[in-house]
Amino acid sequence: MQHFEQSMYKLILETSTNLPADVREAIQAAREQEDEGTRSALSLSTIADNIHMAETNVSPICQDTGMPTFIVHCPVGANQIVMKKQILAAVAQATKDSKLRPNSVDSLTGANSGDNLGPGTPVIHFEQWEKEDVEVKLILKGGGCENKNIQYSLPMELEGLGKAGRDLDGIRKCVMHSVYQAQGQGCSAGFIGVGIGGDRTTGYELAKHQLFRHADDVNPNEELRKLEEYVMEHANQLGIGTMGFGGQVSLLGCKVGVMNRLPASFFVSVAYNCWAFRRQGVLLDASSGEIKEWVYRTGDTQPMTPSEQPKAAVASERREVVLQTPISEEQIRSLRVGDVVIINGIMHTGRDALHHHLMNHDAPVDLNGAAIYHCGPVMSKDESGEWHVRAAGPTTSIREEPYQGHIIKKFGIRAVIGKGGMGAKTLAALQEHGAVYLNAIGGAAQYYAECFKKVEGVDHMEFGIPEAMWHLQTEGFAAIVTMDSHGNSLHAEVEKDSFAKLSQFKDPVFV
Ligand SMILES: O=C(O)C[C@H](O)C(=O)O
Ligand code: SF4
Repeated sequence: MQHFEQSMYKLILETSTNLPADVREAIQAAREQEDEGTRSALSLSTIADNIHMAETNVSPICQDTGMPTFIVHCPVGANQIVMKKQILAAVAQATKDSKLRPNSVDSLTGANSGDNLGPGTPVIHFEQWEKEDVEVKLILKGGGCENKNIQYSLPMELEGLGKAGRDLDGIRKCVMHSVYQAQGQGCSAGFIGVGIGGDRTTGYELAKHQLFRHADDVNPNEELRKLEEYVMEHANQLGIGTMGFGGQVSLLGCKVGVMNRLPASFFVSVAYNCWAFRRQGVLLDASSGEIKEWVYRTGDTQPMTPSEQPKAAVASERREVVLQTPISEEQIRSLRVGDVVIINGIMHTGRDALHHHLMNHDAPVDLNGAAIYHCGPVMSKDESGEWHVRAAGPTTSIREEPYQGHIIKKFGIRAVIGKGGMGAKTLAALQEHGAVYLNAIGGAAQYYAECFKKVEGVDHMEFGIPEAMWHLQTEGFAAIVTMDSHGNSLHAEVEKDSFAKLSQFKDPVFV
């Protein structure tokens, strides 16, 4: 197995930077379904460009490279202790090479281990099988979509859908609800894996395992096949769309598995994966550890077609406003939901640790008129000590809801950039203090990284690379106004609208 560690490195690299063909096909099909010129169509074009850029740059598709989860099948006699050590070494090396973001954080102190190793990370499952080869599958599932996983315990009452019983129709309701509750926050359109039965732990495990199925396979269980087809058709009528912007496609794939349960329990567990559905696998020669074949068709067999129209042309159908930081209140008040904003000048990153910190401390730089970007980038330092942005898409903004309004007021921030939208408290603060919320396209980490021309500095490195406050010289950063300073929120609208649509699926289907 002298090549095993190197093969694991190749697997990590491929998974993080090159989306497999079946996922690309699903995204391509969504592009064809969305109406031209809409916010969702525009976002899907950026997503397609980003997939292409990640492949070309050999850099992470999304900056959140997730919880590396390895599933290893090996023949009797294979040395699992050595394999584990080499997987850990490959993970640490890939992190050092900026192919994975340092994502392993001490839950109590918040300290980042820096190399993706630590108690519980990465996740490695071993299982023996009767074949002679070794198979290793890897999924890199990010935190934002992980937060949208959900587990139902039947029977129960579901908002909008009424009573969900312990039968196929009750399961149907849970699955429909799971797509609704994710809204755009898990970077829709997503893929869902559903696990029926088990206990709380194995139910989620089964759900996650469904994500390893090929996007185009057919469920051998007739009832589950019908359920999968039903969900694919009807969840796409919820109108959530790409990033929750409203649109025809909210779900790219649905795979359902079943296992036995305890008489007292009936769990339906749903694993929600964003469009940046990074999973790959390799079949290895058990004596050399060399890669014999890839488990999923690789991305290069399905090139992403570039955006048909230059983005500016699409954007010109809606109002496009160029803003230079620091931004004035007058400029902000002129913006409305739906406008496309292009930001130039200095932008500051800030996410969970920084927002928490700023509640009771001063900011290290003047934030008057500033744009703050909810982003935890992948960074690298060159030999001369200069930092470079390697991947930098937005993170889910709603986590900053408890702090954002106060921070806007305290520091005079004018633009908050993130994804998935924010709540009523922030909306009120935008109106009162003259600020705006801009939705960037989640997962488009290469696309945005190109907008950051220079790293001017960094504060709060003690929070770790993703949570530090990076000061970035920015050019041409495009985002959409989804919450303005006049009390309008596209997110509130889409949520209300999709709730009304969800309620239409109340009547029994599988009886
Ligand atoms: O952690 C991140 O950078 C993003 C996260 O995956 C999210 O979707 O919020
Ligand atoms: S930012 Fe979006 S695309 Fe990236 S891991 Fe989070 S949910 Fe997935």
